[in-house]
Amino acid sequence: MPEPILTVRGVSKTYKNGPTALKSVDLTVERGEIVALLGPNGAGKTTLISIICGIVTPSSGSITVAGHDALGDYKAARRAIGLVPQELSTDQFESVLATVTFSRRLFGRSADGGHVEQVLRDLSLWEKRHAKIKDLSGGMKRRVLIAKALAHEPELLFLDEPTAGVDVSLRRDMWNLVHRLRENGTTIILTTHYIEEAEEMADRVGVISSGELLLVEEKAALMAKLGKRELDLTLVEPLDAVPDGFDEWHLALADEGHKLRYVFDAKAEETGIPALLQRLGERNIAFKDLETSKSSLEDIFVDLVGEKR
Ligand SMILES: Nc1ncnc2c1ncn2[C@@H]1O[C@H](COP(=O)(O)OP(=O)(O)OP(=O)(O)O)[C@@H](O)[C@H]1O
Repeated sequence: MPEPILTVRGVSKTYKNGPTALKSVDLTVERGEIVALLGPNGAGKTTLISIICGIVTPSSGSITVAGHDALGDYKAARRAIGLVPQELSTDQFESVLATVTFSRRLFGRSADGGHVEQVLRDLSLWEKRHAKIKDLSGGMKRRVLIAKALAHEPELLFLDEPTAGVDVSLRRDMWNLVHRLRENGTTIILTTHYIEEAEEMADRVGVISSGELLLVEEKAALMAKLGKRELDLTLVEPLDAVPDGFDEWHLALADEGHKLRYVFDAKAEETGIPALLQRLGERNIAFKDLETSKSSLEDIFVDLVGEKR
């Protein structure tokens, strides 16, 4: 088996005078994978990426990137990595071409104008190559960040919330680019708040919450878990308890007995809803309204956290 591109073992981080942002994270990523790290604000996603990229020092743990010890030999590890951060940190007075070429040289790569040109063309930046960064629109600046990260042909690319606040055309270009990079064998790790984004892009999805990597699973398996929906039936007469005869649906009461709630798998062939409605009719339990909703991201996290405990 080829060596994984990334191995993270027992990585924890407590910021000085701050919170414990990561709690003993283990993660192995194989070459050529696309992994999405899904988690709410403040979960620790950026901290984890920053540690792998050598920007933040972990409190404990070890990391290997492309065979290099990322803490001991961070320069070699960093050469294998491209990072697209959330925010622009680049010389505003330089031209696009100079900025991207400089990024490539910074990692000891030969000038190779051909590669830089390809990256700029892929990101629709070639026409703007002589423009100064400060004169670009926000979307164009994001493109420059991506071009910079790709300039030295990294094996492992990190995209930190790549589509937050990004317009449709950049989002589309970005996904096309990600697909092309993966065809060339680049490994990609992205962070996101959006389940849809993880679903669209990733081979595997890791869920991170309060500094813990709760699970890392194949996308299909996780999406099956996340495909839960709720059916809420607003009753004509409130109930004190879930009546007998409904065990198979695992119903719950909500809204002080005014609602019966059924959680079902939206992707299953049979949801069980017709049979449930029929049983309610047989038992003369009348309802005046019915609505379904997707479990929110928060519900899902609560669910996952609950399962682990
Ligand atoms: N430099 C820092 N000093 C102190 N605390 C920090 C620092 N950076 C992050 N934190 C804290 O560590 C926790 C994890 O933050 P992190 O930015 O890694 O989360 P995140 O999952 O990337 O969130 P977001 O989606 O909002 O970017 C948060 O509680 C945050 O406030």
